[in-house]
Amino acid sequence: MLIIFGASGDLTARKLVPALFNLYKGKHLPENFVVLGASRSDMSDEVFRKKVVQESKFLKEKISKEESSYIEEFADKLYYQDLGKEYDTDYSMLANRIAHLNEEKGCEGNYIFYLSTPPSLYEVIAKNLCEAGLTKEDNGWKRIIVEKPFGYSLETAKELNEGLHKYFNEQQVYRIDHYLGKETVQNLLVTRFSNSIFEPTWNRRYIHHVEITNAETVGVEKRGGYYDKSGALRDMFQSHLLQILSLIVMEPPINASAEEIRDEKVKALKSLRIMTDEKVLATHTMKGQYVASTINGEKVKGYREEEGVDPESKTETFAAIKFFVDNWRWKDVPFYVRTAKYMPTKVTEVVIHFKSPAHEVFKSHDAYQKDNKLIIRIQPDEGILIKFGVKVPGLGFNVEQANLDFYYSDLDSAQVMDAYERLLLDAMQGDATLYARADEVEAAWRFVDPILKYWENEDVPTYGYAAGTWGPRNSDEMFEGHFGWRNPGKRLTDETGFCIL
Ligand SMILES: NC(=O)C1=CN([C@@H]2O[C@H](COP(=O)(O)OP(=O)(O)OC[C@H]3O[C@@H](n4cnc5c(N)ncnc54)[C@H](OP(=O)(O)O)[C@@H]3O)[C@@H](O)[C@H]2O)C=CC1
Ligand SMILES: O=C1O[C@H](COP(=O)(O)O)[C@@H](O)[C@H](O)[C@H]1O
Repeated sequence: MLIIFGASGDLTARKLVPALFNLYKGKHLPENFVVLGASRSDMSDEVFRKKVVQESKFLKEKISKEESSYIEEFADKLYYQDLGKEYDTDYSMLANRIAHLNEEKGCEGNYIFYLSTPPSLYEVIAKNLCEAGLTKEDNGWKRIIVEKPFGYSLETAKELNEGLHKYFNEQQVYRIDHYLGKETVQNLLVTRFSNSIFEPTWNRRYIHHVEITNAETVGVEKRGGYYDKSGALRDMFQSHLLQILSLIVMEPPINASAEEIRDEKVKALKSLRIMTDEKVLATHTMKGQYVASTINGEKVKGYREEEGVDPESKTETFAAIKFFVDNWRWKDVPFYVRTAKYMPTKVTEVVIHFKSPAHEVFKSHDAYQKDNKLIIRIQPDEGILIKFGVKVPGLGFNVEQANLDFYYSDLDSAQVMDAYERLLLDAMQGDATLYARADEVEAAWRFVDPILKYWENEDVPTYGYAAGTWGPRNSDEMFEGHFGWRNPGKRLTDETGFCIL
C-alpha cells in the first residue's frame, strides 16, 4: 500500500498520480495495490479520485475509450483519509483505515509512506506513524519516501536525518531526487562503466574541463513564496546538479548494488574542494536574477514582480559555480556548473571538454570549436553527442567539427519512463540505488553551505539578466582561457536527418 501525506497538494496530482497510473497501465503494480491519500483537507474517496484525475494530465489530453476505462479502474484503487486539523495528531484513525483496507483488499502489510508535505512535517509524521504502530516490520516491510528539499543547510539536513532515524533505519529511508529517475542520468553510469573507450580518457590527462548546464525557459511560476526562501543554489544545485556531478566524478563501483554505487558517490562528493576563501568565492561563484523583458513579443515579469517574491529580493534565479575536485583523477580540472530560470532554451547537459592534441598538425578555422567534446544531453532530446574533427573537403588539411550523435528517440523501442514512475517502482522493489543516502545529502550540503553563507553578504553582487537570455553578460568571465559557457541552440534537423547544434 502507498500512503501519500500531503495528498491534496500539487505534487500528488501533477506527478505522483500520473506516474502511478502509467505503472498501473504498464501492469507493474500488483492486483491488490492500494493508494491511500492523507492530509488535512476534508474529502471523500470519491472527491479525492475526481480531484486528482482532473488535476493530473489524464483529462487534458485526448484519450481513447480504452484509456478512459483504464482510468476508471485505476481511480478505484485510490482512497482518502483526512487526518483532522493537524499532521501532529493521533494516527489511530489512519491505522484503522489501513487495517480495514488491508482486510478488504487482501493486502500484505508492505507500506510505503510518501511524504509530500512541507519538510517541516517530516519528523512529526514519522513520529506519529511510529506511535500508531505503523512502522513495525513484523507483518511486512515499511519504507518512507521524502521529497526535496532535504534540509536548508548542512545543520538542518543533519537534524532531519537524525529526526527520521529515530523512527526509521537508513535502509527504510528513500530521499527522492527526481533527476536520478531520468533515463539519461542513469545512462551516465552505463556510458562510463560499460564502455572501455571512455574510461582511459576520463581523467585529468585528457579532460580540459567539465561543464554542466541546467537551463529552464520558465520563471518561478506559482512557487514564488517557496523559491524566494530557497534560490537556485538550494533548489537545483545542492540536489539535482550535485547528484549528476557525483556520477561524472565517481570511481567505478565494484558492483551495481545500491550501497556500492552510493559509497562511490559519497566519496566523490567528499572530494569537492570546499571554498572558504572570500577571494575564491568572489571569482568562482556568480549569482543572477532575471529582470523583466519581452520574449517572442510577449512581456515577461521580472523576478521581483512575481507573486510571493519580496520586491527587493536578492535571491538568485541564476547560479554559476566553478570548482575543483581534490583527488587523483581530477586534480586541477575545473568544473563549471550553472543553473537558471528563464533562459532561451530548456536544456540540461553535461559537456566533457577534452584537451587539444599535444601537438597540433592540422589547423582549425575556429580555435574554440576544434577540441573534442562529449555531450551527455539529459533533457530534452536525450542522448549522447560526440564532437570530433574531420577534414574540410577540398584542398589542404583544414579541420572542422562533425557530430557523432545518439538520440534515445532514434531507438525503435525507446520508451523513456518518467522519473517518478521509475523511482516509485524502485522503492516498491526495495532498490534504493537511485535515491540519495543520508551521507550523500550531507556531503552535498557541506560543499554548498559556505557559498550560501558568502552570498548572504550584502556586498556580493546579484547580476540582472533579461528573462529569455543566457544569464548575466559577464558570466563567461569565470572561465579560464578562451572558453565560455556552451549555449546550445535547438536541435535543427534537415530533411536528411542531419543535426546541427
Ligand atoms: N510541486 C512540485 O513540482 C514539487 C514539489 N516538491 C516537494 O514536494 C512536497 C509537496 O509539494 P507540493 O505538493 O507542491 O506542495 P503543496 O503546497 O501543494 O502542499 C502539499 C500538501 O501539504 C499540506 N500543507 C501545505 N502547507 C502546509 C502547512 N503549512 N502545514 C501543514 N500542511 C501543509 C497541504 O495539504 P492539507 O492542507 O490538505 O493538509 C497540501 O495539499 C514539498 O516538499 C515540495 O518541496 C519537490 C519537487 C517538485
Ligand atoms: O526540483 C525542481 O525541478 C524543477 C525542474 O525539473 P525538470 O525535471 O523539469 O528539469 C524546477 O523547475 C524546480 O524549480 C525544482 O524545484
